Amino acid sequence: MSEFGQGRSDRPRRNESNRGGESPRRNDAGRTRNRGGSGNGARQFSASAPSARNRRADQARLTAFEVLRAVDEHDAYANLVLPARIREHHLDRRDAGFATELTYGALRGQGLYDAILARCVDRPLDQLDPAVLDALRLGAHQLLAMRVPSHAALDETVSLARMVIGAGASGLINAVLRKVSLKDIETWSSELVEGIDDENAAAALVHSHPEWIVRALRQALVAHGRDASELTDLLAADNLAPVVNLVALPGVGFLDEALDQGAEYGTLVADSAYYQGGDIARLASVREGSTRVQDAGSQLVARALAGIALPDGGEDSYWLDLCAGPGGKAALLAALATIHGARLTANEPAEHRAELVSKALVAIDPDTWMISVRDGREYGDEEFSGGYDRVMVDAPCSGLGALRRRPESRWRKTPKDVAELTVLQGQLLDAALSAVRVGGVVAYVTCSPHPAETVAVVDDLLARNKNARLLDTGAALEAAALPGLTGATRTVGTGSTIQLWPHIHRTDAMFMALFTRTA
Ligand SMILES: C[S@@+](CC[C@H](N)C(=O)[O-])C[C@H]1O[C@@H](n2cnc3c(N)ncnc32)[C@H](O)[C@@H]1O
Repeated sequence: MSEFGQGRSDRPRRNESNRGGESPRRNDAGRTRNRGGSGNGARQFSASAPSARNRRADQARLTAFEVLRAVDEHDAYANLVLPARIREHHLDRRDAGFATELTYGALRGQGLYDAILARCVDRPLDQLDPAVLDALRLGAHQLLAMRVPSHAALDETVSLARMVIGAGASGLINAVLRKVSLKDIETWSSELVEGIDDENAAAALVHSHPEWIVRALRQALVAHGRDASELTDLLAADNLAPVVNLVALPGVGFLDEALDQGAEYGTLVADSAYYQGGDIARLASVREGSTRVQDAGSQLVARALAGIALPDGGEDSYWLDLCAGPGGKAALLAALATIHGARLTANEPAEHRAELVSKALVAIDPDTWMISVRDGREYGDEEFSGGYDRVMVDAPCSGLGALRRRPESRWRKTPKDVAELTVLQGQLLDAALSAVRVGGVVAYVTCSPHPAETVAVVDDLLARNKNARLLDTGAALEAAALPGLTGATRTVGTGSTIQLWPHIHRTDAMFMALFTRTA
């Protein structure tokens, strides 16, 4: 399999299904080659005419197709649309897994698949009906990166296209996918990069990322003290499905049910587990909100803020989450605040997201938290000055550290988004430094490693605000983590910042810098 599948995740899968019934063939490197049944490299397809084949489109493939269309036509988020479509089509666990792998893989791999398709179609891809292009991407992903026999990938995609697009389209799709199927993904990749001298451009093509993101990630590795040679691993990690991480809210939830259902204890952070058992809503503890889905990196940064000793050891009663929606970190912070005897204000300016925060906090004693709905920059006003002991600024950011989680997002973002966000990030950080009391702590967090959103924001703050002092964030993170966490800390003066990485820590690429206010 290529890196675009769900199958090669950061944890081994228990029951890898081989939809289509054949055993996958592996090359020396353990990669699956999708060569049909002949063994001589030639591909085999159904002998029957397309019209004689199954007219009922496979429900899992139909589900994936509908999600790709929603992403294209309505700017939908695949991770929100897919579960709804899976329910509508009543897919069982196996089919749901197949639909998920197909949808996410086709979206992540879109850059590479489009480059391959462009060599197999006799006109520019933007002149194709967008629905045809989506069907081709689904076919390409099955042929090149999934453990689906070639004839099944081809026949089923053509049959789907005939049903949802029309007979004319299915003929074209049949012809194009036959050409795609003549080479494996490694051969296609090496042919595509022939003659491309620019390393970033070649990596962008092979690992299916926009080139500007590849450049930004390369710079990010160096800016956070790592080696640029890790870029390939980082890009590959972006193309793998993350394992579901769970957190049992401290003092509220327990992992027992998840562990009974086959989850395994998390290795990075306490009260966490890795769950590969499919539909998470099957767990009552998740439905009632005492156990939640949350990336281990997010858990770690929340725990590091909650756990660090306040520099002056003074009062520790009022905590503020300045950018709380949809409430993942707020839920963990509120649970930890309750244990500390503190209260959390969870602020979110978007009404509908503030409602999500309320729902996220439902399992926690309502006397220990409150919701605020305002622009976080208002916390810089005099009336809030010095009112909080700990403040979380989980800033709106480009999300370049969570690309594996949001498969379509890499194709939607632009460098301009980053430039606009950095202004807001600095303003929110200023407001937080004003809202925290002297001797309190502010956490600046992003789910992006982009230097402009991370180290540059920190440097700018330290340059313009003489009352801000960077703390030893690395030590706080290590204290919050289970033993063994390494490779995240970068020293800056007398303090440090941390950067987690998907290819090293198997988390989202979370950045954190902890500050105190000195005057
Ligand atoms: C990265 S998300 C926060 C994620 C959240 N902490 C969690 O763990 O679930 C950033 C949030 O900041 C909010 N936001 C955007 N502009 C803001 C502003 N001016 N003030 C405060 N929050 C803002 C966004 O609506 C979004 O919900």
